[in-house]
Amino acid sequence: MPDSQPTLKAINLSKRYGQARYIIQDFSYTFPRGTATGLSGPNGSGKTTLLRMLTTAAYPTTGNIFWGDIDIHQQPHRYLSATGFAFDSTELPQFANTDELLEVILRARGLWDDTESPKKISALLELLALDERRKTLIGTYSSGMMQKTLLAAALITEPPLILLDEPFRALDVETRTALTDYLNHRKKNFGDTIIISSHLPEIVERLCDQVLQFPLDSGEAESEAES
Ligand SMILES: Nc1ncnc2c1ncn2[C@@H]1O[C@H](COP(=O)(O)OP(=O)(O)OP(=O)(O)O)[C@@H](O)[C@H]1O
Repeated sequence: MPDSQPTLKAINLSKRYGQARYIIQDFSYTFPRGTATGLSGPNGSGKTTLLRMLTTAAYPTTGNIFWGDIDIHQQPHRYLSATGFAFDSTELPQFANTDELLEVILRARGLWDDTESPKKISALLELLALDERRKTLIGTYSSGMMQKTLLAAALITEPPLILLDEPFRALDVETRTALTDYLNHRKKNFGDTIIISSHLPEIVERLCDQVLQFPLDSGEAESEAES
């Protein structure tokens, strides 16, 4: 497993929206590299809020998140170039197809290769069972196909940090299994750090090495990280 990837750390993280109660309070945690961390807990307990802070879409009320020595909210571009994330709420371009979208992402990151990239796109779309519809406009996709496209967009750059909010919800059983196997392969062989919220216990069990139970208990999370 490569040892060169930075580690993601939350330090004394707290979050409240406006003057409402704290959803996350004084949370410190080191996400171990080469593992998947599950975020589990009831609706409204703060899983998406933590993920949104980890993607820099939301700011902590207090505290910091570090990727190696980078404070992610201070240097979001450097951090986000190493990150792949898929959230239900992400808007996809309606008048492009998946092939075009993935090519744009690879080109924008400076990762396009005329020979290798089309093969990489084909392999990922085959894994997600989206190959047949790759030339069809995204605006005509079903919700499951949209979900697959979001996942493909998150994973095509093979990022060392993968953040997924309920990625399995709209997927059929075969694709859930293929995606779980793929993520297990990434973390074991490439040392990827994966953080994933899911209400599906069987997925959490097959994929996650540790689970953060929401609402978060800051003291417990800290001692778990240190053990
Ligand atoms: N932008 C916002 N403004 C105000 N309150 C918010 C905002 N986003 C989330 N909240 C509140 O923060 C709390 C945590 O929400 P969050 O979406 O993080 O929960 P969750 O654990 O991901 O829930 P679910 O399992 O339903 O996806 C909820 O009470 C929610 O209403």
